[in-house]
Amino acid sequence: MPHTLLEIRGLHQYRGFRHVLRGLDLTIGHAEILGLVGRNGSGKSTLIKTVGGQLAPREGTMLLDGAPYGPQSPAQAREAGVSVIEQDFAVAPEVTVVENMLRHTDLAQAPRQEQLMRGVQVLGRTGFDLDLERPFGELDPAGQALAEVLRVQAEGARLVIFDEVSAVLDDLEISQLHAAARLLRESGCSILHIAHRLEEVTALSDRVAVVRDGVVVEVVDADRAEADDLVRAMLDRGLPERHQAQRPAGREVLTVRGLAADGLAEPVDLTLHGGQVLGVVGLRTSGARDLVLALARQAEAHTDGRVAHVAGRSDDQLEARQSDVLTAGLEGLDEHERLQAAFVRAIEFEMETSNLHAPVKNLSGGDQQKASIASVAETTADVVVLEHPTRGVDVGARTRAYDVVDELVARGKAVVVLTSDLSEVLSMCDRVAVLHQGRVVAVLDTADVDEDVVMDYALTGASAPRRVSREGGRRSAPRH
Ligand SMILES: Nc1ncnc2c1ncn2[C@@H]1O[C@H](COP(=O)(O)OP(=O)(O)OP(=O)(O)O)[C@@H](O)[C@H]1O
Repeated sequence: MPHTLLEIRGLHQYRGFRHVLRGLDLTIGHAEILGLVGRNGSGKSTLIKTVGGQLAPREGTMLLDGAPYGPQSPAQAREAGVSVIEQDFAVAPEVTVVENMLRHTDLAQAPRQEQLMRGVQVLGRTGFDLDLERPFGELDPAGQALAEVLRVQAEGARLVIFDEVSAVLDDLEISQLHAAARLLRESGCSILHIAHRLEEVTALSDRVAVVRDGVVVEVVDADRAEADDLVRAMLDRGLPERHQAQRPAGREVLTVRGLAADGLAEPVDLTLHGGQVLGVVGLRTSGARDLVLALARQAEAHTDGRVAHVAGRSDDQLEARQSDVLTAGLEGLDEHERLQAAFVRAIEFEMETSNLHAPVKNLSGGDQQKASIASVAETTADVVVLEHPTRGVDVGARTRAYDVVDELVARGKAVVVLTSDLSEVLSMCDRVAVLHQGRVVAVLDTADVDEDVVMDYALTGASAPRRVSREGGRRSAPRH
């Protein structure tokens, strides 16, 4: 490992009464990208908040370049050279790229021309294709991530923390983020990269650290890291093998002809069958999400509103009690029975169970997402539409999310899943509709294709010629 930049020894941290970090040790080298993985609730965000100055360290030592480090605020952390790029970025939409870049520097209040001059300098070092005067809200998430990389550069960061930044990006956008991260590393900056998709973490990182129950249990070189070993270290067990039977198409639950929507270049014909899962994939500008929203609206109109649509965590859900969300759809329960049922569900999903009366927002990010998946498990709807159901969910609980989908289709429901995770499409869906530039360019049986074929359609609108194995198609490796 290169010369140490940050050294953490015996770090303890609490959230409320909860003892989350329990003597955590970690070192990050100069110009090193360190991946950090761990199951939901293992303490990753708590660690980031402590290193980034949002939570004052309770016990333990941190040294930055050999000097004692214990920031009492994010501003103090930045002053010492530690900047955080937050999940979902937390930047007001009207703020321009250059204003965002300089918002924590002494040019924050400077005249526009002065800001632009500095902005051009920083931008010039990166070669990013970004308009400095564009409002943040008009950028796609990859552009927003790059704008945030410019900000940490302008702040002169020595250590940048990526807090699940890649979670909202599609595969093409992730490659842009990785290029930006490598550029930061070349300029001497270190990165702590937190993410759940193990192949993405190992592709970018030099080493990968695994957190379990508030301590680092393993650190491995990324090029020697095996997904199965990382999973075992994270969960303290392996993953069950998942065998997906080909599900026969059930009754036609919804047939749409000439479905139009903003974002779709031509009308779409599609049939949703009960007992099957349809995946919808495509790059951000492909119209994939527009199609899914239009399908949800059509389903609403044609099934007497019997549609369950889960689109991430809503504000209402975040404020609701965990026990109510976990038992949504279960009727006729008294208070005690509801709590019991919620407890069982939380255990099934390997969620935190210490205070089911508390609002969902008190859970870790991944546990919040699990709660929203759990909220449709008992739905009486005919059509279930899930947008990015496993975003931020750890590999162990993902299996449970797939089980929920299996149970829904076993009950005859038609499930539509929008996801940017191609291997998940293959392991979860029976058919996949691939969109490219506003058109459905293919509807494929997932049994006949592999990730490369789906990616070809998504990127180019067509499938590149390739050799097909005798068995008639190759499925990708099991999903981690
Ligand atoms: N505001 C809060 N109040 C009470 N407990 C909290 C709060 N935030 C987090 N916790 C608890 O602290 C523990 C660690 O949470 P943390 O957010 O650090 O996990 P994580 O590893 O980042 O999870 P994820 O992968 O889901 O983001 C969890 O058990 C969580 O329920």
